[in-house]
Amino acid sequence: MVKLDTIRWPAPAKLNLFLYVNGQREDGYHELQTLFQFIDLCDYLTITTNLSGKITLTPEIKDLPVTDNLIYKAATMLQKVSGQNLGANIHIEKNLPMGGGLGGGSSDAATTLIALNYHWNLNLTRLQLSDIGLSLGADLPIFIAGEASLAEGVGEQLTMVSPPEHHYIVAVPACHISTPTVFKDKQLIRDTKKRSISQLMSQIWLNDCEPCVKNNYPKVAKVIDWLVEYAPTRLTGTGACVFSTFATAQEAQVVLDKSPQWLTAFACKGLNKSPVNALLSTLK
Ligand SMILES: C[C@@](CO)(OP(=O)(O)O)[C@H](O)COP(=O)(O)OP(=O)(O)OC[C@H]1O[C@@H](n2ccc(N)nc2=O)[C@H](O)[C@@H]1O
Ligand SMILES: Nc1ncnc2c1ncn2[C@@H]1O[C@H](COP(=O)(O)OP(=O)(O)O)[C@@H](O)[C@H]1O
Repeated sequence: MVKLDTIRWPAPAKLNLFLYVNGQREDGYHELQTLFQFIDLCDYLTITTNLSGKITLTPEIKDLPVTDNLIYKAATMLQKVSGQNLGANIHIEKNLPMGGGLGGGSSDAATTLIALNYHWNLNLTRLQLSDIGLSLGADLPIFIAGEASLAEGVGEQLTMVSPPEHHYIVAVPACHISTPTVFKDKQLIRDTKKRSISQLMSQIWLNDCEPCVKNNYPKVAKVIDWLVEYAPTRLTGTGACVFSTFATAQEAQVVLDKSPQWLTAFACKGLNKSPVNALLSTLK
């Protein structure tokens, strides 16, 4: 039965706790080994089914036309694939910085697919939703699976893992870094040897994109150089956001309280299960 109730769905950010580039394929894409964990900072999508067949998305996000928004794209894609004529009114609370390597766009799209599968009572499996959404972003399958995972290949091979759920400071440098630009950079480390999961989990964690991003973006270097005095600090994804790791919320707060005015940062906690899963389990 179609669900007509209104539900507020979370769309969490992710961190890449490590990211290694193992080589480049003939099609130009890079082979990766990267560890994804969610954090408790989320966008929220409030969704109600409508019977008109229209997808509405409010409020408009600056410099992002509705039809380019991954939420709109995911909803129309699911409508087409499922062949039914229900619509949805979607209200977005955008809390995640855009284009910073926190995966907000992919997470919003993943939450849209999971939520509309519920609202429209489509009964599609997570795997089917992943296949539908993959063209919207390489990180979509992780958000749809909803479990902290090691991603390999170009990001499509997932293995569930349980890294410690540390506390973090996530800092947002005032610059935008495009993912293709980082992968095109001649300086990018792209020959790290592939390792087994147990080796990866037990050895020091690094991000192969960090040295060239630090060289090319002084604002990122400045943020890392300030935070690393207090705690281990790394780039997430291809940047620009960076995160520092702490054992407790109090330790993170002490450093956040010291942070200079030029640093935009927030404290958060790592989550091995997406909050979307927790919400879904209360609905069934
Ligand atoms: C590498 C990650 C790790 O989380 O970086 P972030 O975007 O999160 O920073 C993501 O998987 C990125 O995902 P996404 O941003 O969706 O990338 P895509 O649109 O698929 O790819 C953008 C471009 O980056 C390059 N690219 C991307 C992924 C990959 N494994 N190898 C590549 O060479 C390709 O040139 C591609 O055209
Ligand atoms: N709902 C959305 N939220 C964020 N970005 C979106 C969304 N829909 C489309 N985009 C586009 O995707 C780009 C990447 O966004 P985002 O996922 O936040 O960054 P990243 O891939 O670096 O983690 C944005 O610059 C924006 O143009």
